Amino acid sequence: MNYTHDLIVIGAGSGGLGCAGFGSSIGLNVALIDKTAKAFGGDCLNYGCVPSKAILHVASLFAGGKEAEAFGLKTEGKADFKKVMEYVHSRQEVIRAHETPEYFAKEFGTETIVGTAAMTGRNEVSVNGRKLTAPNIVLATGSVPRKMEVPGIDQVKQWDNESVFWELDELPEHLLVVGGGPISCELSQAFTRLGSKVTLLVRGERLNEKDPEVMGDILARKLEEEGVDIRFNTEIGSFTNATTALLKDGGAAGAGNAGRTLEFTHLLVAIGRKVRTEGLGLEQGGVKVEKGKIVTDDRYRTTNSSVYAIGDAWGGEQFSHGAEFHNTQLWNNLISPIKKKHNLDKFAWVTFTDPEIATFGMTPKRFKEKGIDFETRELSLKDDDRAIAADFRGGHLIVYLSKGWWGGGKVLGGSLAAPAAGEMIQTLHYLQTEGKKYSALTNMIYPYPVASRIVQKGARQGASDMLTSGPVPKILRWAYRLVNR
Ligand SMILES: Cc1cc2nc3c(=O)[nH]c(=O)nc-3n(C[C@H](O)[C@H](O)[C@H](O)COP(=O)(O)OP(=O)(O)OC[C@H]3O[C@@H](n4cnc5c(N)ncnc54)[C@H](O)[C@@H]3O)c2cc1C
Ligand SMILES: NC(=O)c1ccc[n+]([C@@H]2O[C@H](COP(=O)([O-])OP(=O)(O)OC[C@H]3O[C@@H](n4cnc5c(N)ncnc54)[C@H](O)[C@@H]3O)[C@@H](O)[C@H]2O)c1
Repeated sequence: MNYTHDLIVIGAGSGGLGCAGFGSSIGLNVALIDKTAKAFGGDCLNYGCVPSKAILHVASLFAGGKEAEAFGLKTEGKADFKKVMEYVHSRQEVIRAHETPEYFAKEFGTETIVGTAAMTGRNEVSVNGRKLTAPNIVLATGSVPRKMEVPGIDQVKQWDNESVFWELDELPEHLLVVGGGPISCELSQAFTRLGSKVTLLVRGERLNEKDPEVMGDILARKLEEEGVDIRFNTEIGSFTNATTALLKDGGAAGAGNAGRTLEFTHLLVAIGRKVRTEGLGLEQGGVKVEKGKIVTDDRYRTTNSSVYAIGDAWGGEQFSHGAEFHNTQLWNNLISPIKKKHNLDKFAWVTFTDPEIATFGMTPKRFKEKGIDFETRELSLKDDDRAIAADFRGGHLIVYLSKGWWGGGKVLGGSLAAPAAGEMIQTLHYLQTEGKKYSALTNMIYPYPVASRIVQKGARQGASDMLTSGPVPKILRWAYRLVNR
């Protein structure tokens, strides 16, 4: 069959840009389609990572100012929200410059098409009245925010990660956040620091349930210290008007909030995301959807073997680097006879709150599933000199290691709560990725007092335990006296 293109990619977010960019870079004839020119860059640029990190940056300046009051600085007032958003948008525009249709066409030779695409056959996509065909089609079409569905919700404006970064033009007086995942945590802290009163309703018992339990607790304590009113085991039963919620108990325990009302000025809903399946012509394309997700196998193939789904469209982990990871694997599978299967054992993620929570690799749940015996090394940062000097309390490191006389001590996973934890944990994640032992860090020289010395401390603790327990001290004493007669 003669095709118009080597590859068609629908969606120009983190997944689609990388996928089309690589294909074009090796000289393939690639079509990359997104709905509007501004949609290029996807959620990460327009409604996700970039604006959330930019607003968190401004919020951290406010937190620093407040902390400095203890030393005589006088600060007052709330953020000028218009200026804050001008800053956020200006950062987005800088990044947008290398994610536009024009940039991709010029830099990589990609055929970029602005229009809404739909599959019209197993190897066919229609856009702007044109029919494109290719041996492979990649759906990098992302996800959409899940909406609340409770009685009375029609009276309330549901702010989400799209509207909050583009439509909100004043600092909310009282922001009611519903969720408990990373969006809720990051934005609750950002808005509190900028001057909003924030109430965070969490249906379950913890924040960020995918992280080790202690990390959720550390984050909750910090958010509460800063003024976020967190209500765990609590849900909204209904809305009685545009600014009043009637609460009900959530979770297993319930928090006794049932029957209470809560007044707010703005409602931010961050209760997860749904894979985008509508309007894509999936049925015509022979792509099955089940329980709201595109059906895929562990090689990103849909039920049509010519069509793949990556990024949020894949329906698993939803991160920009998740989309990048899918891309690398997919390209391997499109070219190499040795196929790669999706596996999260070496994945990582960071919640960019203060403290940051960085988690990587395998978790106790995964060890249990795989029947792997493991050792846990845990360290508080409370005695760390740098943490003391910078008055940072509540830092915590967990490292999971393999067990066994010969193969023991390999880094399998872990988590860190600390300022810049996402940067600090990279060495540990490298060791895991390369299958190396934690003890590999023992002799590395960490300049005093870099914050990441804590990562080494855990490794040295193992070595020092070994040198100071059992028969070893006796042997060392003997050796010392022998050498120093
Ligand atoms: C508030 C927030 C903060 C986040 N922070 C982080 C973070 O710090 N780090 C991180 O790694 N991840 C973060 N994420 C997650 C990250 O943004 C997403 O996982 C990532 O953007 C998904 O990329 P994608 O390419 O799969 O989808 P998207 O970026 O959503 O791209 C899909 C594209 O497909 C297009 N499209 C859909 N249907 C069609 C059609 N029919 N025709 C043409 N085009 C179509 C859409 O217009 C869109 O541009 C955050 C998410 C949110 C919401
Ligand atoms: N720093 C980062 O990397 C970052 C930041 C923000 C978002 N993200 C990505 O975006 C995705 C979406 O984030 P999110 O925070 O919306 O989702 P999430 O799926 O991680 O968390 C959703 C939370 O909402 C709760 N929930 C679900 N339905 C509910 C309901 N009906 N009522 C009350 N609570 C309900 C869940 O229990 C959970 O705590 C994340 O999974 C993550 O992959 C990443």
